[in-house]
Amino acid sequence: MKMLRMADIWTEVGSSIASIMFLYTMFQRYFPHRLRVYITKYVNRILGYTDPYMEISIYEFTENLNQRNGAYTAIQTYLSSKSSKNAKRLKAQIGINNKKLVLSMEDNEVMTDEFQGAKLRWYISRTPRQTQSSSSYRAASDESRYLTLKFHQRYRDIVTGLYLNHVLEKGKAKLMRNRQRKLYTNNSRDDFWCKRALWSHVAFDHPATFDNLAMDPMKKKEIIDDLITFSKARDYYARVGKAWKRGYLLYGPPGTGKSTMIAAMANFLSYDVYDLELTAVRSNGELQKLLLETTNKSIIVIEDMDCSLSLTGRRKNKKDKEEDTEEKDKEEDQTRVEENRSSYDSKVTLSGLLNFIDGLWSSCRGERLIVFTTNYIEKLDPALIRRGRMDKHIELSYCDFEGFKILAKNYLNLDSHHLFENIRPLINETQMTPADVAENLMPKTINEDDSDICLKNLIQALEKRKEDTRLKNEERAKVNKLSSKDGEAIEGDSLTKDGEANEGDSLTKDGVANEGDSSTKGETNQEDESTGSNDKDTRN
Ligand SMILES: Nc1ncnc2c1ncn2[C@@H]1O[C@H](COP(=O)(O)OP(=O)(O)OP(=O)(O)O)[C@@H](O)[C@H]1O
Repeated sequence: MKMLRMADIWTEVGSSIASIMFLYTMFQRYFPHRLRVYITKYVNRILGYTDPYMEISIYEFTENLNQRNGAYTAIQTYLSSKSSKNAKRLKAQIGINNKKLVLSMEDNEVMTDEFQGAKLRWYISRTPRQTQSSSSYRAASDESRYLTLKFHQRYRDIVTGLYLNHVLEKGKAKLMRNRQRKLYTNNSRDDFWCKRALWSHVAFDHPATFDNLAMDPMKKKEIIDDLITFSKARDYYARVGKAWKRGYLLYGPPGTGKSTMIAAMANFLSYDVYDLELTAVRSNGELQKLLLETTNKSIIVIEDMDCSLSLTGRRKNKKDKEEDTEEKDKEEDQTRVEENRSSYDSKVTLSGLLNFIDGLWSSCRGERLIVFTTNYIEKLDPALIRRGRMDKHIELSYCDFEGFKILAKNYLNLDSHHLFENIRPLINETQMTPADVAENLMPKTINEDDSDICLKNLIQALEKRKEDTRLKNEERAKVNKLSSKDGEAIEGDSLTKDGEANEGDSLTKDGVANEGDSSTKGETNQEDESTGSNDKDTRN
């Protein structure tokens, strides 16, 4: 009996559903469009009195321009992180940066969320796409998706006032983190006149992170904290009326990790990098255009500032001018006029660069870092690097034992080793750059993965460096002694015998310490600096 009654019920339900479907199809097919809209409106209104739930829809494409709706993309990104935990039917596709699979909600799937006590449900559905009549606008697919947010109307204020903004912000931040970041370089002058884009770019995939950067851990932490504070300080900068920017000056000998640190900063903040080659920029005007084309969340890098243009040379001319004779003065003035003329016609000037740092950015929204690097901080004009322009000065220096441990971990995956104790004193008293240490830690043959051999290679290199430095210092001390003796002799001679005095002079020039001759000393220092770390080692 019971079974028979159940069967009757199912038959009734089945035929009712079939009737409803039939009526709905008739309604869709034979009722005029205007009448359908009219009826739907009133049915919804009647349901609205009885149904306490509200809905908000977010469409994949905007109504007018058929463009992708940014809000949809951001919200979908937010939901994809939630849905992988709580939706049952998911779809997987490769992410934007082609690195890993991204899970998201399958069509017609429901996902729940909670915000400040409000219970929320999200649906994803498809709808026929409204395309414009022109065929050129017609999309490949005639369907598009839309998201529906359903919630009780008592949460209306929370959802419209807070929740939707929260979802948008979170989604945008995730999109920013997951996007394929780019490394931009400015095109050369010729390209510029060929009307090519001002910047060309490639995917930025540098592996450097703060974890694998060899430097003093305290200094590293300070930099990380500074970056975090900067990246979260939008409201602060807005309140005090300052452009949201920060300048870093990285200085130190070649191979101490200045470029590596920039890559680590970009990876840490998920920023793009604009590598600005100043020598390829024709004028201050072009510099402005380049900078206005940069996007927010980016690092603008000017490497080797000391070699860029005549930003430093002009100051030196002025100083020299005061000390030189009148005739020399005239000559230099002439050179300077010529230099300046060419600078102002076709080169970036110091004032142009300062204007860019101080002025232009105030009108750019969004955060930007500017990073200058130099091997010789003393060569830069103080105006360029004063605090406020370059807010943080970071010195990158030779490798110490702490730095070595990080490199040993990077290159040999070693946390400790009995040879570390031999390396500790050697590395602390020898001036070797992290680049050189890294080079010595690299296996020399493809099959050589024995960390003992690599560490012994490093010990050998450190011992050799130590010995070279000792010999150089001894030699230098000898030359100093000799030249001071010669100097005394020359002083006595020069009053009477010009020829001998000149001989003495040339001997001194061939040597190192030309204490009496300021111009020759200048040359010698320049030479020392250009020969790189070995010579620096000796000086220190
Ligand atoms: N502090 C460091 N930590 C880890 N690796 C480093 C460090 N410094 C240098 N290296 C290694 O040495 C290589 C060269 O370093 P990098 O180009 O960053 O030095 P730099 O100071 O920018 O040199 P330059 O002034 O010549 O441009 C890097 O590819 C990296 O592998």
